[in-house]
Amino acid sequence: MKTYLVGGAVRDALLTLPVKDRDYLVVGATPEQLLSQGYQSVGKDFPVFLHPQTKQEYALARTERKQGQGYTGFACYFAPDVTLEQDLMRRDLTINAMAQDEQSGEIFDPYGGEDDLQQRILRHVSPAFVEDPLRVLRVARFYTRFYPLGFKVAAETKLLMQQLVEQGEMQHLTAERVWQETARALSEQTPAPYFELLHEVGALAVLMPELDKLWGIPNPPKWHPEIDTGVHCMLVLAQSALLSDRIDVRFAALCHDLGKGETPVEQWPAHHGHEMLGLPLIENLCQRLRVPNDCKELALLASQYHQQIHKAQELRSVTVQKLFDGIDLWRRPERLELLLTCCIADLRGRTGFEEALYPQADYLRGLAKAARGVDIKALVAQGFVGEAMKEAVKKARLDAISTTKRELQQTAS
Ligand SMILES: Nc1ccn([C@@H]2O[C@H](COP(=O)(O)OP(=O)(O)OP(=O)(O)O)[C@@H](O)[C@H]2O)c(=O)n1
Ligand SMILES: [Mg+2]
Repeated sequence: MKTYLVGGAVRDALLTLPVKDRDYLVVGATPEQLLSQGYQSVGKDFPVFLHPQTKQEYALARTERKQGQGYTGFACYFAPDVTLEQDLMRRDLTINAMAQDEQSGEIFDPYGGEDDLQQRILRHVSPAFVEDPLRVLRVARFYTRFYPLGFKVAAETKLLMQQLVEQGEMQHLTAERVWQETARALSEQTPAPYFELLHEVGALAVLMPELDKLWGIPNPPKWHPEIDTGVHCMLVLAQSALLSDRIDVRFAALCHDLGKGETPVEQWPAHHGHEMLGLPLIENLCQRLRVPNDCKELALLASQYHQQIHKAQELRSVTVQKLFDGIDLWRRPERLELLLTCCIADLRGRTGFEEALYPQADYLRGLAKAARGVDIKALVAQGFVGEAMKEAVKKARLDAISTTKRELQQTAS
């Protein structure tokens, strides 16, 4: 029996990146042998074991054959006669199909993974790539993760991704897997290439048609020199990632303009009312992919309010108050900052606007601070109760907004 370090740990070490999780491979052993040596069986679908001391994961070498459609149609073959080469062959990318002998440290690289690492290429290992549709998303995720290092996807690998899409395999992925990969991609340093590649190979049209549709829809060149709405959304996502690590902010930035897909063609390049038109699309997308609530809620607010926030200084005091009510500033004060971040990303996600300032942010922060500063205890002390109290709070907040608005506009002029 021999054990090897495989997959991401070997890849990341060769890239001199920090190694997070380590996957091991066991060749020439049976499950009984491992159990008798104190390994613990943990695999549900595949023979995977925990090392008795280190508790790291050790998988038995295996081959896989796909039998039906979808993610469950696998037949898994494992036996002591499955070789290292055979196990590495069933893996997704050459850079993930290298193994390092645990004892000698020697690297086994039968499919040219180290070459591809050096040339910065994501390339499938073998035609067995198409046996797992999740790999379309994995390749996009690795592309987005290694994008800052200059990685590209091999043309022949893109063809296989397209083939999986055309065969209808994307429909068989569960919502959980799709969101899991998407959330991981959203948390990478540069998340946009994930969506760009999925768009290019046709997978986005299946998984997120609301987003995919935006490519080819124009915006007014005066505000959007990049013109194309899909391109704009990718730029906004990229800018949001420069401003925040949070997935909810990045997801909201990604979805803020979905409503533009609903504009009647005769109205292009204007998009009147896209803020509200986006809401049911976001609801649908989030329900379909089981997107967590924090992401969904922020995306809905970003869609609904981004145009108003852009025009902050022109808004009347009552409208500002409605905006604050709408985002529930009173109980969720942190939301204003998150939405402002989305709006800054929206502005900067336009060609030539990458460094643009956003005075709307400080302006609204000032009004929010004043409105939240209303002394509720003082109103209680004045004897207000029930509806009258509600009205009094509302009026006091409106007064605070109006007063601060005048002050801020005087200092600005
Ligand atoms: N659908 C999949 C999932 C995994 N693998 C193989 O299993 C290894 C381990 O999978 P995983 O831990 O998901 O990926 P890593 O490459 O280790 O990357 P990460 O840094 O994200 O863990 C991969 O390298 C790849 O060889 C595969 O071929 N196809
Ligand atoms: Mg791993």
